[in-house]
Amino acid sequence: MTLVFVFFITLGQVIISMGMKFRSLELMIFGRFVFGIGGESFNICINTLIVNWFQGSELSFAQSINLSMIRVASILNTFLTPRIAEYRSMNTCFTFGVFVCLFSMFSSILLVYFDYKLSNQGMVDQMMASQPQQQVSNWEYIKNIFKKIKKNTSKFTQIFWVLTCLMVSLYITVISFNTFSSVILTDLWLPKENSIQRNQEIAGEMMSVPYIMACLLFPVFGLICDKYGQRVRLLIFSSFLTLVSFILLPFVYPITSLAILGFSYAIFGAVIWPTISYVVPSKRLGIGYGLMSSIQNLGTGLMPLIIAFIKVQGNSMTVVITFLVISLVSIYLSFVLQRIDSQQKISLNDSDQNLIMLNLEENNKSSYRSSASTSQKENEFQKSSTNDEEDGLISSNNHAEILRETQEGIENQNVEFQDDEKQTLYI
Ligand SMILES: C[C@H](N)C(=O)N[C@@H](CCCCN)C(=O)O
Repeated sequence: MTLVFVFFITLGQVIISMGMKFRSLELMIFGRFVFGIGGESFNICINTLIVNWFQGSELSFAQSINLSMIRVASILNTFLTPRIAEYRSMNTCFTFGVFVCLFSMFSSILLVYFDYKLSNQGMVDQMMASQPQQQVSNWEYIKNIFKKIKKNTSKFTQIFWVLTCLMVSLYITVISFNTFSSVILTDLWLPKENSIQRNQEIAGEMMSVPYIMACLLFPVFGLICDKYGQRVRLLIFSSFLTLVSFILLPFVYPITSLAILGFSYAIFGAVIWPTISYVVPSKRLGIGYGLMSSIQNLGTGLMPLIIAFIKVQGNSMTVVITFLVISLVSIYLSFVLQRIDSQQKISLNDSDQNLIMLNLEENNKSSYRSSASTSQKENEFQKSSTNDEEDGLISSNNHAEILRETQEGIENQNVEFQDDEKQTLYI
C-alpha cells in the first residue's frame, strides 16, 4: 500500500502543476485532493512501519527522527519556494515539487524492498501462498473492510480516545495557529508603517521558529522518552507550555512565545505518535493510526474556518484567546489521561517499553477471553476469524504477529524480573 499512496502523492502533484500551467484553479484543487488521499495514508503506513521495526527499543527516537525530517522539509520549502519563484517562475516551483515526489517514490520503493527482504513477510507470503484462498467479489471485499473498521473501532479503549482528543487539541495549537500566525504577528507586533510585503517577510521568518525549534529537539525528546518513559507527564508539561506560549504572545516579543510553542511541539510530537502503539494492540495499529489521523485532520481542517469566523467577528487578540482556551482543553485532557493511566497495571510513564506492550497484549487477550465466555460471542469470533481468513484482509498481519509473538516468548524467558507486578506480566 505504501507504494500506492506515494503514487497518489506524485499523481496529485503532477495534476497541481498542470493546473498551474493551464491556470486552472479547479484542476489544482483536484490535484490537492488526490495528493491528500496519498499523503495522509502514506503517513499511516510509515507510522505502522516504524512501529513494526522499532517497538520495544528506540521507537520514540525513530518516530522523532521521522518528525524532524518532515519539519526540515517544511523549513526547506519555506526557504526554497519563494526563491525559485523569484529567480525562475511559479511553474518551476511546481515542477520542482514533482521531482521531489519522484524522489520520494524512488525512496519508497527502496523502503518497501528492504522492509520485505529483512522482515518475516517473505516467509509469511510463502505460508499464505500454500493455503487455499477463497475468492470474494470487490464489493464484498469493500463491505468487509467497513465491517472490520466498525468492529475494531468499537474495541478501542478509553485511553485511546482521550489520547486522540489530546492530539487534536495540541496539534490545533501548532498547525492551525501556524496558518494564522502571519496575520496575528503582523497585527499584534509588526510596525504599521512597514510595507505589507516587509511585514509578511518578517512574520514568515518568525513563523518558522516553532518548526526549527521542534526539528532540533524532536530527537532529544525521542531519546528521553525511550530512556525514561514519562510519557503522560511529558504530555502534561507540553500542554502547560502551549498555555504559557499563548499567555506571553501579546506581551513579550513573539520569538519567545514561538520558541516555547516549538518546545511544546517537540515534546508532544515525540511522545504522542509512539504512545499510540502502546494503547492499540499491534493487530489494530493501522486502523488506530488511521482513525487518529482522520480525527486530527478533521480538527485541524475545520479549525481555520472557525478561527476565520472569530477573526472577522473580533480581532487578532480574540484569536489568541481562542488558542489559549484550546490550550486549557489540552491541559484538562492531559490530566484525564493521567487519571486513566494511573488505573492501569503498567503506566505509560514506565520506561520499560516491552512491559507496556506486554500489558497491552495481556489486557487485549483477557478482554478477548471475557468476550468469548458467552457462546454467542464465541460463535461471532469464530465466524469473524473465518471471514478474516476468507477475505485475506488481515491474515498476513496475524501470521506476522504469531511469528513475532513466538520470538518474543523466547526472548522474554531471558528477561530479569524487577518486581512482583512485572513478574506476573512476563509470565
Ligand atoms: C498534519 C499531519 N496529519 C500530521 O499529523 N503531521 C505530523 C507528522 C506525523 C508523522 C508521524 N510519524 C506533524 O507533526 O506534522
